[in-house]
Amino acid sequence: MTSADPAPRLALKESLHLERVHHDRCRTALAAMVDGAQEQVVVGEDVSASGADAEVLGYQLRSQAKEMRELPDGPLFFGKLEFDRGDHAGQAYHLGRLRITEHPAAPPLVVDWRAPVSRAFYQASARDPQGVAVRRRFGWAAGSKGESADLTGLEDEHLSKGDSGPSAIVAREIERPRVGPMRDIAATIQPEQDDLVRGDLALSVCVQGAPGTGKTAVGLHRAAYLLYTHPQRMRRGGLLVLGPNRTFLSYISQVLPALGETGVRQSTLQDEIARHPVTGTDARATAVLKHDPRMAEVLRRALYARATTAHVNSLEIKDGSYSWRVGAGELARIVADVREEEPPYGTGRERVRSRVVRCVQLQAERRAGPQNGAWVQRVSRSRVIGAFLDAVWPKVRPEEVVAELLGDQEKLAAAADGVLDAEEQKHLLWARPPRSWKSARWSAADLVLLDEAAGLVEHPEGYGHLVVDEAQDLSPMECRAIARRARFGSVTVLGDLAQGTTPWAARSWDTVLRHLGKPDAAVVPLTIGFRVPQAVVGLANRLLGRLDVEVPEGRSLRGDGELVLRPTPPDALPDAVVDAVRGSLAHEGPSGSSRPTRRGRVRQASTRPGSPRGAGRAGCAGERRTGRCGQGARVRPCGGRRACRDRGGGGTGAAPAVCRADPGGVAAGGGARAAAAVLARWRPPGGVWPSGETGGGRPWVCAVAAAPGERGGRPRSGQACSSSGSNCSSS
Ligand SMILES: Nc1ncnc2c1ncn2[C@@H]1O[C@H](COP(=O)(O)OP(=O)(O)OP(=O)(O)O)[C@@H](O)[C@H]1O
Repeated sequence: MTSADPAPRLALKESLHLERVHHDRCRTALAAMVDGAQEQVVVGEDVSASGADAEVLGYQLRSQAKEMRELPDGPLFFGKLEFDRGDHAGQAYHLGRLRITEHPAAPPLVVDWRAPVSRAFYQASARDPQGVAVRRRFGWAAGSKGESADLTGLEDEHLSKGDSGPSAIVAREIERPRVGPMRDIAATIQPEQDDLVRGDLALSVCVQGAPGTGKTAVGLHRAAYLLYTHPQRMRRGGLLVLGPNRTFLSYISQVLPALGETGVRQSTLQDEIARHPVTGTDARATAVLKHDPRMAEVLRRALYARATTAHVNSLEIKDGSYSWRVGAGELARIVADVREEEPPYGTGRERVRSRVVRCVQLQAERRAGPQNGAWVQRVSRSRVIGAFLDAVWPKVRPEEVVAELLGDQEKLAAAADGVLDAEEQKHLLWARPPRSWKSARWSAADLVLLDEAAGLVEHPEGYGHLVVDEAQDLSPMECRAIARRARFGSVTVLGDLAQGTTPWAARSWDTVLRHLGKPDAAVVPLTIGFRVPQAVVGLANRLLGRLDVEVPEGRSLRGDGELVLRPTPPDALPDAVVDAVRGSLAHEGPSGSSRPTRRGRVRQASTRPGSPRGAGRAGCAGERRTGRCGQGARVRPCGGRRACRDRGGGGTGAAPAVCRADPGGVAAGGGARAAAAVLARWRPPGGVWPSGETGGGRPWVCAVAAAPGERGGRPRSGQACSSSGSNCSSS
């Protein structure tokens, strides 16, 4: 709200003053809430209806007090709604990340952004004001040391008068250089994002989003929304956020706490299924096979081959002066029936036991009258029945099943008959089988098999809701591992089919959703990018044609950035990369490069005297953010594109990273897919992405650079800093 006319300026000054006063009042109220939460812990410790109650209450109060104490400093509200129609006519509400009140019964000074009334802030428009007369957004400047944030501006849209336009405050937030870990977007959630965030808990949804369209942000805000809206069910069922790797998790780790939600489990699938440390490796073809969904059937057969009626003899159970007999035919029928019912293997064993006991009980009751629970217990645990179960339905560990399959050609042949061909079976077999599963060296892919086997024996504990990020990279077997944990819950699946990097990357969401056990989940596109400049999105869109996936094109809200492609002969690739990195150092912001071949040569070239130096290790991320990890550090490939997702990069003076687009991770279609994925990852300010071969086999290097602009100012236009060529023409 700026104007040369003194009257509006005075009105603005007055409004700012009143809002600052309100903010001070909120601060005081929040301080009292923090003290109150702490006090409740003390009082709660004296409340002792029962030991267990006191413990639960104590835990809840302590957690609440801790959450309150740890709330990040910052503006306490970011928006305001004044209603002139509908249920809230005549009311005004400030909106923030946390509900603030001076007294539990008093109207709140700030309403939580997740409350139903807040929805209009994100959804109302001049065409559909939803009862809102004025939507106000606040602009804040970070407070200097020890001081709280300063209110510097406000922006009003008079929706009921048809006045609604692009918001400068929102635009500034979107174009802000990304520095440090990911931040929440509660103040600027867009309507299509809000629809996803506030989706029904019972509904699973799959978000197909172009690069930087806020998929991760949406997933995390949805998690926060569900925790707020269904606290009991979420506490009972649990909520799990799954990310692709720990670097990524640390990048997103601040978002939920900033929204007042601590204690949410954020993990990787690898960590969730890690029954053993990974000490073995697989050849690529073997790993691919182990991630193939046919392995589920092979494992199922291998496990159930143990449940057999081949050697069933009749049973005789002594019971005091009585002796009960169950015939072989009856026993075989029981085992066959239970097998047909397909319960988890462990449950199946108990089901067989209880049906045999039931047979005995019927006989006993015919002869000796009703039998009590103690009698049933005693017969159930009798040695004879135990020995029978060990013969027809033996206890088994998942490790035994997998080790037997990978170590015993005959057993594998029996289980894989008609499912895997002879060549595939050969790929699976261990070259030197261990003496026992206890000394097996498990590979990462073996852990997926172990989890499948464990899930066949016993269903794992599930979650009420799972947020699954980068889902396009999941294999069918990994999807099954997630499905087992989401049997009674819902999922939010986030990804981009055009950004797949694993050999088993998905090409259709239908397949992923089927393996996740949620075939009916809606697939919703997000196409407006907030991070990747339009120049890069444009190139990624052009590369889409080379991928065998159907996804909508993206478009970016960021106009900064520039892209230049220059031909580079294969031999000159390492030097071109070095030049690109060198060029990028002339600009502010982090850089990255990607090339699928000859890592050693590039490393050599990049680290020789006089070459630009930098760091791409995840461990260096913090330094890069603060710009301390600049010239002088080594250029270090960081082993895997996804591990390179240092999305926090972007401050001034940061150094380049050399990241590798793993050629092994590129499925058919090759370089184009990798290039699209890598480019899609690119985030301003500044970047260099030389890459390898296109699908057509011609080498090329492409480079992009964008300058971050002054802090808080308009982004400067970017500069190209390297060469590229091939079938990608200059944009
Ligand atoms: N509504 C929004 N307002 C402001 N910033 C936003 C908004 N939505 C997303 N962003 C920002 O855009 C950037 C990209 O978001 P995010 O990482 O969630 O996208 P993504 O689609 O998951 O990216 P990728 O394609 O790399 O997986 C982040 O810095 C995020 O904070």
